[in-house]
Amino acid sequence: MTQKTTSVADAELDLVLEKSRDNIMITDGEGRILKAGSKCAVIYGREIDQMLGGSVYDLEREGVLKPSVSAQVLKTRRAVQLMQTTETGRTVMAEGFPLFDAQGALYRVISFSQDLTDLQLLQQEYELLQQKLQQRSVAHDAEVIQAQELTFKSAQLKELYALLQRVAPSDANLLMLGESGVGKTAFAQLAHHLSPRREGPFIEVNCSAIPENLFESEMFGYAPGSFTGASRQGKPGLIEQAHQGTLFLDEVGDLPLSMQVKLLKVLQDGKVTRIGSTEPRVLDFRLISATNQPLQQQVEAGHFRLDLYYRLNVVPVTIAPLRDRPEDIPLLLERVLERLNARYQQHKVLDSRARHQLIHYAWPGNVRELENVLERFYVASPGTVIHYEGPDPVPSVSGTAAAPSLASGQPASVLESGDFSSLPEALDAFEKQLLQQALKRCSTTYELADYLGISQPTVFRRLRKHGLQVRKD
Ligand SMILES: Nc1ncnc2c1ncn2[C@@H]1O[C@H](COP(=O)(O)OP(=O)(O)OP(=O)(O)O)[C@@H](O)[C@H]1O
Repeated sequence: MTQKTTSVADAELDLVLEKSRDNIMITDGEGRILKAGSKCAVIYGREIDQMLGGSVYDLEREGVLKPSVSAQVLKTRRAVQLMQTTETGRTVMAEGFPLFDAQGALYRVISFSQDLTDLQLLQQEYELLQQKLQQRSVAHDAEVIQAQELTFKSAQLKELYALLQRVAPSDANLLMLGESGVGKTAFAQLAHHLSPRREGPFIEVNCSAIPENLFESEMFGYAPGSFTGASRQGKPGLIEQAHQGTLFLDEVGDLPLSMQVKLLKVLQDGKVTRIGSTEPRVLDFRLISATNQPLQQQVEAGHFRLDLYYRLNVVPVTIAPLRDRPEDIPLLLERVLERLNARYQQHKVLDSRARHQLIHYAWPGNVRELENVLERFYVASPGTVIHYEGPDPVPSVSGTAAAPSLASGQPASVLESGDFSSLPEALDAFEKQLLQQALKRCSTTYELADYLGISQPTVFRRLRKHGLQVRKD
């Protein structure tokens, strides 16, 4: 160890610095480096002896700390998380925390940096692959792809399918992005099916549905008799159940920060320790996450950890909304109709007007909304031919006169009277009105989800956002 130890506390601290997986650096209130871990040399290309006693501002000027997280903490007096590119060309995630004395003076900054270069290289490799695939025509334009339960012919989804085929054999983490109902879960299942882990389990976790106080026991499991009410045999957590298969974290953007920290640790260590046990279990699973939230913005707003975002987002897989790939709509109608006929043991067909209306609708709730609307048409049509006699085009899923179709171009009553300064504000008001109307018909979040053609967690989130509540749940 390079640093001199003067006391037991110092010796302990030096050991932490030496053994930590992150590089740790401690500066005083002026940005002078008091201590640094041995990983400094590897990450920043400077030996500890060259760093100690030096100023982070000088190192920033010299381009060693680009930028210095400690300097940012000293400036803002708050915890800061940022990305650095080092002189040695490495990509580093750094996090700095201020320490204040009793008088409120900032006397220390402790920073932790983690080398993410390998993860980044993997990302670049896949970006290159994606570009190559986009240049090459993946399949003949007219060709319809039928993969598992999925049907599509749009160029966007064919490219996505080719990407999934290419990355499936590897264990690279996938992040499925797209609006609610576009097929993130369905494509995650496809990725699992294409992978060598297809015989293993596919464990789906809806991150917004697990209450914060149950997160650890649900995710990590517990040992026999570890707390009151725990089952006698103990229980494996969801992560453990995904061993040798795929762990799918849906709505990952909804994970509270405290859970993000715990999840990150498991991903870094590849091990899970059940609550009440001291025995870590080494686990082998492939991680796929999904969100319909702008995760990058969540990171910028401090609601999502940058390091976790990096880990989840190795291969971003964006699924286009249905309105941007209308060529998939006729196919989906056929497919969903087939499924309905099989389920209801009938042979119904769509008449040309209903078909025309469905094909020309904007589908804000994407494929899930299409499934729900078609099923409503289906059950409402007594004969073998499915008719729709309503206004042209089809009404929106709210189905009320006061809430017109997005496709019809009619303003909603709330918008007619409202004085809005921005589009987001107007959309918010519109969304609230739709929810209030839907609440008159539905008494649970599950009914609402079905009625509006969105997922239950999305319903839950939107109601919370507008301060609305269902009658029971
Ligand atoms: N290309 C497709 N072909 C056939 N069915 C599809 C296709 N894409 C999506 N679906 C179906 O649409 C429905 C909604 O898909 P899914 O649940 O995967 O959406 P999601 O993006 O995960 O939604 P959320 O964000 O609300 O959880 C599912 O029943 C799925 O099987």
